[in-house]
Amino acid sequence: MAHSMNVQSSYQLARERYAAVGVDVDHAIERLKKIAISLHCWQGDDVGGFEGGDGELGSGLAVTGNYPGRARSPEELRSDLEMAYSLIPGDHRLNLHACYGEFDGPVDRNEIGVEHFQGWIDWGKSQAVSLDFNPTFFSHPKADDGFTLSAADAGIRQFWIEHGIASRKIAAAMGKAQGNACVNNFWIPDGFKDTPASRKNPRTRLADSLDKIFSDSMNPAETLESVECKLFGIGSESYVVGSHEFYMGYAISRQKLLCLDAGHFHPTEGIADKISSVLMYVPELLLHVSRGVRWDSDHVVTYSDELQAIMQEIVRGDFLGRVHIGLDFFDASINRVAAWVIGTRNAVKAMLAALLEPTERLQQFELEGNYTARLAMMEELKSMPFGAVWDQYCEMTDTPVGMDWLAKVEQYELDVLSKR
Ligand SMILES: C[C@H](O)[C@H](O)[C@@H](O)C(=O)CO
Ligand SMILES: [Mn+2]
Repeated sequence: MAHSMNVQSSYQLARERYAAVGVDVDHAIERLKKIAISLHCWQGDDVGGFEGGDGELGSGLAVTGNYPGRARSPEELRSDLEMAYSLIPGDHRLNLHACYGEFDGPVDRNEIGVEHFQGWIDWGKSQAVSLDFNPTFFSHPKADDGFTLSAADAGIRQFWIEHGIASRKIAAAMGKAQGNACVNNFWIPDGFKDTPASRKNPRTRLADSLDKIFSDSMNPAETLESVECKLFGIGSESYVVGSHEFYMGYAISRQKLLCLDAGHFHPTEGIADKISSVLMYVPELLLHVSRGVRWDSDHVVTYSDELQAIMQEIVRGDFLGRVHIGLDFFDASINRVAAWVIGTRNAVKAMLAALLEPTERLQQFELEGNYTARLAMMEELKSMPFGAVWDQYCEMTDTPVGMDWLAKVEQYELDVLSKR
């Protein structure tokens, strides 16, 4: 009770402070409530999936750590997700990979259908969690040579084209069932460890395969399709077929969504500055909010300058209706449910901070050429009582304030995760 009274009184003081700089805190909170972050299913089980194979991760991806409690079945993953959602303020989405389907026996990737995801669709409905989707072009014998949609072998290409087409149908069914578009994101690992003799040929084949996959148009109210670039992966250090320039051109020319993953560029290159540029030419964007440490290491998202810059760019550019925010990290060295909670709470928190900026006032200073006032205000904003608004948001959405969520995860670890 005392806790709650402190939250309330701090919030009232914070409201006044923000009002004094022209910010309507209640309005910011109303906007925040409508922003759904897509939690990635693969944090819960180290990108293993439920296809029943050896679950070995390849294709330039790597998860480190062996913290106990990895989800081993759809039921366990759903239970862990429900725990995570209960500790994150707001209503959020789930980003599902094709390898997380529910299969009675061996079903190859080109044979997957909506029936394998009905359990997820039903669960999403029961939890009011909308789904996003991804075809899985990795951890499969037909990807072991490092190439899928751009493979020189026509048979391999055809197999993966069929997988891409199957994934579109599943994504559309998900979107139809949930009444809002399911974002279907295409990432492929294709690339060379060493210097290619032809950089052109695989890219020509990739464009052709993608065109075959996307040859039918889909209802955008049901599914939106995005393509994700990458700079390099383990084993594809010298050349990645789906580079930034490749997919930027592809997305613009085919009017697809571009996916910008924060870990897929040079280590000091951020994605925040790319948002307003890319949105000049593509209809919408998907973000994979991640944190690279020295490389695309997919660390849990922290409340970093880069994270704040991403959210600021979305708000300052008035892009909330055109940017889909997904997360992409996998850390097996800490409690996996806590990883989701920490990363997602940070993403929501950074969005709240961005919504608490007096954007119009800052942009007016800029128009007037008053860069002194612009800088002065940006700096003062950094020490505004933002934490009090965040605490109030947690309380009003029935989620734990401050560190209180951790005790719940620790209890869940004791009761559930440690018994796996
Ligand atoms: C598992 C995901 O599809 C994957 O992380 C992809 O989005 C990616 O970022 C690969 O590096
Ligand atoms: Mn990604």
